[in-house]
Amino acid sequence: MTTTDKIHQTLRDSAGMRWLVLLLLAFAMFCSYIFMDILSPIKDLMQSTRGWDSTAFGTMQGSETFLNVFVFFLIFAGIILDKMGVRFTAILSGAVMLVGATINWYAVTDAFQGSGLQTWFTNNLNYIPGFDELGISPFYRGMPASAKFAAIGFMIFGCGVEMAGITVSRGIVKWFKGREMALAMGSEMALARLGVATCMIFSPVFAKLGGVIDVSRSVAFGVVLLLIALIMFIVYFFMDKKLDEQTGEAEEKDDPFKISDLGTILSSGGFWLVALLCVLYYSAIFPFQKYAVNMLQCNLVFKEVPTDSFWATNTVTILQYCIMLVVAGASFASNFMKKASMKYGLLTLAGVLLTVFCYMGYMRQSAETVFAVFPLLAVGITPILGNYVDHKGKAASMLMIGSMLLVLCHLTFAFVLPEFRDNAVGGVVIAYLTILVLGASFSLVPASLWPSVPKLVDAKIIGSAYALIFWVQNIGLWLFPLLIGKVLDKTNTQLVADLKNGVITPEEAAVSYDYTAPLVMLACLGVAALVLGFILKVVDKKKGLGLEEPNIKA
Ligand SMILES: NCCCC[C@H](NC(=O)[C@@H](N)CCCCN)C(=O)O
Repeated sequence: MTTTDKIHQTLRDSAGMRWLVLLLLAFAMFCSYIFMDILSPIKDLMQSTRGWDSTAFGTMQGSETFLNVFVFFLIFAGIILDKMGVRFTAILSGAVMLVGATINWYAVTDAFQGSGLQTWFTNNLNYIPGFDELGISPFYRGMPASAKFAAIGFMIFGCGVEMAGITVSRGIVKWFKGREMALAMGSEMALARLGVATCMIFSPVFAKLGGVIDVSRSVAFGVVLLLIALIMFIVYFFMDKKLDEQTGEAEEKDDPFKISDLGTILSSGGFWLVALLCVLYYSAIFPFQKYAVNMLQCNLVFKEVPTDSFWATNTVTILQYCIMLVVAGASFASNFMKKASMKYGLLTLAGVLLTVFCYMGYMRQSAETVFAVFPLLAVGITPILGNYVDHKGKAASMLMIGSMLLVLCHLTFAFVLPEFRDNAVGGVVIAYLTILVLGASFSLVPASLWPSVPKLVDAKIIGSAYALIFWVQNIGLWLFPLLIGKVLDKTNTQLVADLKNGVITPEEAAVSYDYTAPLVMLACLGVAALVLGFILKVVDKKKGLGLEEPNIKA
């Protein structure tokens, strides 16, 4: 048997095996994105059943990035990935996520209430010297003990989930480089967006199951999913091991990673352009996502909706979720259709479903259902755009177009939407169109950014490169939610004073903020990302980085 015959027989060469590997990795990420936001839709229940006010809730949620950013865990994760390889790190990250999530779950159970652990946490861990002075401590005096313990769990989970993120990216590069790499990454991200939509819908369902409120049930649901994620990583372990046996290319042994390799990454101009573009772009998206529903509530007038029964409240949302599943399936399938007519048929179907989706949201008339359209487009078009990058290239141009759309959307939210405050139909239409365009931008940038990294650095240091990009990005994801809150308070001084003096109720204040200044700040991030995208395109042309080239060369 010749060497060529041998190469043709590896697992990687079988499309079925390759896509099975992707399914394992992407499903693990789907589960982890569900856990990441598991408490977000039940903030009100955390307040009523566990006494977490907004500060306690926000501090606990923010703890996710703490170890990654301030204790540099992400950098260590990258080094572990490059030294130990994908399969070891995949299992490690799965186990770390599971440990963190289990601690998080125990903190919100009834068993924690009244335990010795609760007494200890009530009296201790009120601040961390140094971090407290800088205002970045994940604990504070008076924080409910359950929130403090949950924050410890969430910090550990945060290490695991970001480690899993870089590992999955490197795993996809290993199995798909030179093939459908961007389509694979796009499909993985589409499934992750579906994970966010899943937890938004199902977390409240589990918390209220059988008419008895128990928030720990939602978290337990997330923990079970993370156990499944770990099993997925274990199956991946054996497939990856088999591949290395077939190719004889144990990447971490043949050419071992050295710490000095980090210098190679840090001295690459292309790498820095992508890392900075990533932090600027994602800081204008993920932190905005936390405030978007409230921004819509402040700019649009919604009818009161009945909340007396589960079905009255959730039917539309569940139908929207089903449509999202169909759109995801149609989008993914369209990439493998050979006949153009079939492709157009599927796209038409997706268009019709999209219209129904928007109409249902409009009928339901709530800020949450209007914003629900945001992940839909990302779910639908990220794989299609990934496929485009694989076959036609143009990643740098897509980064620029995505950033341009981001600026347009934030400026529309800031200056056009408020003009339609008294026009119920016009306002909702503008909101939908803008969110759809923002969703398209959120597909264009991720679908082109992540598959570009392997073109900038050597395969052996790709884990550390992704880790460094994630680390820079995490600084923005930690900073900007805080900044948006601060800018909101500083530019709504009258509202803050009226609330303090009891002139208006907290409920009235919550939907009366003027979001212009924070939105302009986010638009500025988009402008900076656009400039970097332009510079990247010029550098790419000069140095021949290959960012505009397709991944699959015929
Ligand atoms: N294979 C691509 C991986 C990157 C996907 C990217 N995720 C991130 O950048 C995470 N570091 C941030 C997770 C958000 C935390 N709340 C994405 O587009 O989701």
